[in-house]
Amino acid sequence: ATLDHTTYLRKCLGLAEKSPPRPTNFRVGALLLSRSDTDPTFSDDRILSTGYTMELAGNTHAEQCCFSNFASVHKVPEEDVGFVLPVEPGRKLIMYVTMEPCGKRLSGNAPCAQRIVKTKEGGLAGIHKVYFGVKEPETFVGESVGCRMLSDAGIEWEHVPGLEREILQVATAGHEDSEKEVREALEKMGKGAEGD
Ligand SMILES: Nc1nc(=O)c(N)c(NC[C@H](O)[C@H](O)[C@H](O)COP(=O)(O)O)[nH]1
Ligand SMILES: [Zn+2]
Repeated sequence: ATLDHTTYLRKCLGLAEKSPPRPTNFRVGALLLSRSDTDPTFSDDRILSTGYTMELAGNTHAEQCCFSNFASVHKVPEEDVGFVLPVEPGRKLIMYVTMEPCGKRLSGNAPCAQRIVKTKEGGLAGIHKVYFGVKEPETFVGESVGCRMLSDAGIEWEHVPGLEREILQVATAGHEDSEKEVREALEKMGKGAEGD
């Protein structure tokens, strides 16, 4: 089977399905890997960590848990994850997340885009690029700013189309009117009822 961006986003969707449904956040799955610069088939990818919303204690996000899981294996606190991420010539750190990393959280906790940017602190290579399956709907924080925060820090990002409906259905499963929210988010993307 060929490995592509959608393969990895489906893996993240499987992670997101493990997240306990809540009305106050989205169920998201995240994956961190190291990829060779000269490997178009992704056959030499090394998966470094995964995470999903609320996997770890407290009000935790998928990307936060992904970093936290990697940090704990290397015996450092999550905020120091940048210092233990592998830096290897000819390889880049890539993240896949079902939803655009958040740029603002109603709880006030550090948003995921900020945590991703932080991996470049102190001149470290950090995360090179983030692939996600859907932009964050406006449900909680209105127009999403995660992507702009990544761009401002020189981190590339890319929306991989095709799984929007499934990702949104999983993300909003704990919400009051998930179907309505999914329909509205898809319409906003111009993927009306007929689009998939
Ligand atoms: N990228 C991302 N990964 C997640 O795991 C998750 N739950 C969100 N959700 C974004 C949404 O904007 C926030 O969940 C709300 O703003 C509420 O904020 P808290 O989650 O309580 O901090 N976004
Ligand atoms: Zn987040």
